Amino acid sequence: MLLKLPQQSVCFLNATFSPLPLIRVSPSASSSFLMKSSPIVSKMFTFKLKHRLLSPKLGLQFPNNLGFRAFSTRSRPSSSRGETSASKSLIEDEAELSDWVSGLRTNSLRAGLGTEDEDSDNERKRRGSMKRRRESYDSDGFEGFRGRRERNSDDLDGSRRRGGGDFGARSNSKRRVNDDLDGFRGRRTRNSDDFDGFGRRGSKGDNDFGASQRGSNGLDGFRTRNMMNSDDFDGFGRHNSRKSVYRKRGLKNDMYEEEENEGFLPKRGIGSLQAERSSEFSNRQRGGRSGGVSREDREVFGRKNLMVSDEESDEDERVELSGLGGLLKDDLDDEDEDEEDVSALRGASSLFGEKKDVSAGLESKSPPKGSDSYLSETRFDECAISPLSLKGIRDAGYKKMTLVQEATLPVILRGKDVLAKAKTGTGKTVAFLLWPKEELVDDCIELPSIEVVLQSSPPDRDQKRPPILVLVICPTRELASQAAAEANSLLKYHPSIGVQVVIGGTRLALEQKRLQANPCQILVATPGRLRDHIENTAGFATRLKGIKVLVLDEADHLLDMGFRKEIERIIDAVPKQRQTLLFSATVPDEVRQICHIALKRDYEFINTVQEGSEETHAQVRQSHLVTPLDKHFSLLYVLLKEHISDDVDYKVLVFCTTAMVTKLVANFLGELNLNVREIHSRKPQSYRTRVSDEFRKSKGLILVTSDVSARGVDYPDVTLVIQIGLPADREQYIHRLGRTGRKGKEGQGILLLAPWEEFFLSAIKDLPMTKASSPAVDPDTRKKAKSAYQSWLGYYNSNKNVGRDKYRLVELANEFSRSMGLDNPPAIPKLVLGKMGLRNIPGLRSK
Ligand SMILES: Nc1ncnc2c1ncn2[C@@H]1O[C@H](COP(=O)(O)OP(=O)(O)OP(=O)(O)O)[C@@H](O)[C@H]1O
Repeated sequence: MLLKLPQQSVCFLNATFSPLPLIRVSPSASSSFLMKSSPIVSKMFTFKLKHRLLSPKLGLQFPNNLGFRAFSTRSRPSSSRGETSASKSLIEDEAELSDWVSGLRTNSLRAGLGTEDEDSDNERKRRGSMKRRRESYDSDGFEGFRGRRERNSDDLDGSRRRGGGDFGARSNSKRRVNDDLDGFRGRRTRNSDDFDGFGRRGSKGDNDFGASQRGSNGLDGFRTRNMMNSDDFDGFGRHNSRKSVYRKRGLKNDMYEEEENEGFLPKRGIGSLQAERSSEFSNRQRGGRSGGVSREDREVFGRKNLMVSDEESDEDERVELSGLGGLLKDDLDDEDEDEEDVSALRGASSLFGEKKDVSAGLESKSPPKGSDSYLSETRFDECAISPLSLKGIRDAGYKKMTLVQEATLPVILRGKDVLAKAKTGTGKTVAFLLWPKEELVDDCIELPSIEVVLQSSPPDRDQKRPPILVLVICPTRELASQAAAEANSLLKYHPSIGVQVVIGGTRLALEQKRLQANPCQILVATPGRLRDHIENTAGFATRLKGIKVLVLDEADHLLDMGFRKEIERIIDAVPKQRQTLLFSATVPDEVRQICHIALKRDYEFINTVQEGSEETHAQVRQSHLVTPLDKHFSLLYVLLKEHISDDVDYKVLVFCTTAMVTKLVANFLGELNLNVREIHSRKPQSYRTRVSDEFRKSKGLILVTSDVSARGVDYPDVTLVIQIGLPADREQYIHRLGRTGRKGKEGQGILLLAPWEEFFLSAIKDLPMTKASSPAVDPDTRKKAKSAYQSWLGYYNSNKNVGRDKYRLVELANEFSRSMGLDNPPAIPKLVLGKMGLRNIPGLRSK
């Protein structure tokens, strides 16, 4: 779709809430005016703005450069990157929040339409990338690191979170709000995503708005809601996992052996596998018959390996993070991070000089072409895979290996620890799941024997707690569920191999019973819930001592500060004698610096993204649109309408910065009669699962989402990904975009930024992105503006911070009305006003 957005003077104030572009404001006047009339929108879409407004008040400094890491994969001084070093500020109390809301009105918004044009450069790269194949995976050195975000970790326990929250925040998931006045650190707590910027602290699974709404003036009648959590006030109800590892190691089965914690000394298996080098592998590969798998490699299949797996825990727990985000924290569940000083980690790189990068040089049998470009020429049935496994693979519809599967298989089979990077949607999950399963197949011969031994021995706890052999950790619940589903699919003909998933948002006790009733060899888990089981489930820690293979899916995210401590705890709980596999579509330099936390020193880095090529897919058209905040919602609406008219089979993901913003955007799109669903961390897991399943199977649907859907989730045939507001970082942009263009299909991505967020474009300037022009706004929006006004009023009336001062509420509502181009506030039925407790409030019109 070609965006045509003229620089018209049409401004849509408070666009967030109203899709209607009705007001005409001259650019010169827009600044302060916009701010005045778009208080809430500003909060929703711009954490930066918020920060700027709060900074003076709190004595904070607002970095001009909000630091997003440079896109270059080369290391660079940390100082150059400042990713999210920006600060976030905290609001100490609700009163302050209210002040903040007010303050937004009086501050000017720097609205500029300027956009950077990277076209020529990007076009060039894009063209080049079309030719580049992945014949040579490139390896990267262990060079520098790019500065990492400077989030600080904090100790905020989340319970004090208030204000500022994510509402305005745009950035991402990783932020949580902290109350420290330095505002730069935030911490996510388990339910932190729900922090709504208004001081509310949501708890997972609760309705964010639910609580306040219920208690408030009877909006029930007013909203039609559908969501269990009622976050929506307008009654428009609407309404994933991956990787594992396997490791073949020596013969020693240390399943029950107590491991000591000694860091990461390469105490690896006795096997012979470890000494192999990547170069050898590459050479073999080139000479190998099957492209990806040489004879020696194939032999490995026949060997007996140990496998291991395990499970994970929930996502919600993480801790914190900070960055700009503080203000805007977001979904904890999905993406938490902590922050902390990473500088100490940086220096550690020198310790790992032995690490080898295999990457490059791996050649597939023949360069894939066209839409099958993610596939290699190596067929699964060319490999020594057991007939039953092959059957499962065939049933799944897989014939040829994808490039990453072909590239990683031989290395994994040699028992090496692997750090693998491959573009989104190219089959990484199977790459780390399949082979461990083969291991399991081999072990299956032994597992029954083990059971016999256990049964013949005196009863003891271990009988009830068979070891987990493979542990796959995923950052989000959806991803964990998806990986478990993939594992089950591939194990279809191996009924004796059990797969279980443990994720946050479900009852721990139920999982405990399930784990006991149905022992599994493969466990997929989110970190927080896994930790819960380690600490609270009898015998679980012992079962983890059987881990042979540890997989970190979305490894860079799991090793980021938000999850780091969690992962370190988990690693301490599993045997050191194991194989570890790390997979992701992005591997920032800083992750290379600290991957020793999980990997042995001689791990191999397999990078299927050729050096110098984009990390995104050439068949995905990317564009950006920089436009004042007040136009965002109307533009979003127009963009969606255009896309829908272009493609009846549309399937769109709209990424928002926080759970709250997600909810609001979904509400308003629903109000405009678009077929919308929403998903974010403030929704109960059952709801998330239902919506996720529905979206997976549907066409003609828009899913408004927080970053819970940013990584790994495999929704087929997504036609468009729109990102509203600043992505947390370059990596997050790539992962979000990666929800489209999967399996070689075409797709489109649009990044919608406010002028002050334009700096982010420098972080992705190497990507093939064009500058879009603003589409014409639908003039027929006045009617919709009216219903949006009522929705707005209902929504904020139910918010305990904004809604408690009815007079102020009406003032704001009327500003919103004006921002939508309405001369007078639309009249609202008396009955509705009564239910909202707004009768006789000056400024309202009734009918
Ligand atoms: N060998 C194969 N042949 C065909 N399809 C495959 C093959 N392996 C995996 N797939 C399919 O490719 C799709 C993408 O796989 P997957 O979700 O593992 O990608 P990914 O690389 O992990 O993506 P992301 O980086 O977004 O997590 C899935 O639908 C999966 O079923």
